[in-house]
Amino acid sequence: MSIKSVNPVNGKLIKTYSEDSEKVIAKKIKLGARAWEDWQFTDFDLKAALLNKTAEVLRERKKELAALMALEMGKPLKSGLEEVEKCAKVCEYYAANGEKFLKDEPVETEASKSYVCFRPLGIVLAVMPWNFPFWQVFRFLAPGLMAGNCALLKHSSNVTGCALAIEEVLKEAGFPDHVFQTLVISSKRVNQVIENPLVKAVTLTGSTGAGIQVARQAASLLKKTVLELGGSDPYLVLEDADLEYAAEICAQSRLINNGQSCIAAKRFILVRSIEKKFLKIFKEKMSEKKTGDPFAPQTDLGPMARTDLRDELHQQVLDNIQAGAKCLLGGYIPDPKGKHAYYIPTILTGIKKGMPAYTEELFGPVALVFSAKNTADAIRIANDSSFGLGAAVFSKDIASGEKIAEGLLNAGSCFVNTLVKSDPRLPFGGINQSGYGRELGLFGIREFVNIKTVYVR
Ligand SMILES: O=CCCCC(=O)O
Repeated sequence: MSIKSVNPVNGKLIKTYSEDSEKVIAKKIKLGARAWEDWQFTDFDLKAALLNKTAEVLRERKKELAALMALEMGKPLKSGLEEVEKCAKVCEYYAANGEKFLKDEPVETEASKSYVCFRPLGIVLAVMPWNFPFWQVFRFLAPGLMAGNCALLKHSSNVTGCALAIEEVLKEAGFPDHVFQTLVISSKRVNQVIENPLVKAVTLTGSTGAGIQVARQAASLLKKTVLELGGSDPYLVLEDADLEYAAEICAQSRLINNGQSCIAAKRFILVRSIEKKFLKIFKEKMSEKKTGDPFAPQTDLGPMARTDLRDELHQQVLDNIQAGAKCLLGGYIPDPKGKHAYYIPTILTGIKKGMPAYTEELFGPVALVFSAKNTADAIRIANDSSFGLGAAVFSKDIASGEKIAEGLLNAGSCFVNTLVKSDPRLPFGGINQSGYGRELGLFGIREFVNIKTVYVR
């Protein structure tokens, strides 16, 4: 079997990779387990130095890595450069804080000494998506390695070049052989990796369907999982919001990575009294972004990552129009006979219960607009979802915005007057169909460790 990497700008084949055989997979797992025998005892200073060196290598190679993303999944160069920088930052963050986060915690008991320590688990399999080909990996990898785990990466097939580049970066930074390895395999072979007894845990970022499949198998083997899945983040624009600002942030968030982000704003819940005014500005902001060649410096939006994903999105748009939604902007494929994966930023208004978009995630540059009678109704609509990744509320009354974010919105990350974003210092993850477990911050590094009690009589 071979794995193909295809340029979404023109449909041209970039490279074909041959898939790792069963034997190669088993060998890589064995080598990872062998590497872990030493890696688990490697002291924090050395691990930190290696992560700091990784940050250096990432920065040195950032242009080449951003170009690889542009080629394989259409991310504009300037966004790719930002992504590589964020990876460097997360490496530095855990280099600086990992030891402190995993320091022994004494607990007073009747023992002469009792404490909690945090020991690594072994090999963790990371199943990662194509949308942030470097960041999604480093978000798990920096804390994972600092905690003393080894990692195997099963990346999305369309970004195999990026996956192999990550392996090279770590090698160049001086990580011991096999502490991190890329598996060149299709999704069908993931179960073979999970069932290997040397693989102790799995982290997956991807769709809810993929998460359920992996979690089901891992659970049957009692292996720990962290799942960062889909989302349909609501952005609530209340009566007293600064509309110009809110519209700017809403458009920015909807179009992050050409709309292909789990935490992009997807549902815009507008209090009726400001709806018309907000939509006028929002439409302008959504139209302003420049779509084009991902290699051109002025491009804000490249193509979507694959034509099948673009076609699926377009079908969702058509289905919702058919169900009664109004198309305020876009809603079509430019040059539909071409071999590209471009899609025009789109706004659908009048989304109501019963329409597909009321419940589905739209993973691309399509904004869904909901009308709410008042603040309470906006909160009700926001929470009427199976997802629970992020949410944002816009209001000039910051105290009330905070109250809504903290107590009333059901999601893993709730932001006031700004867009939902991940930050190495803050835990990141969802509830309900958006997954479980946390990445980043203190909570992230403690997911894949044995929280061990030591008791000395
Ligand atoms: O699809 C998920 C995107 C997450 C991006 C982030 O961690 O900022």
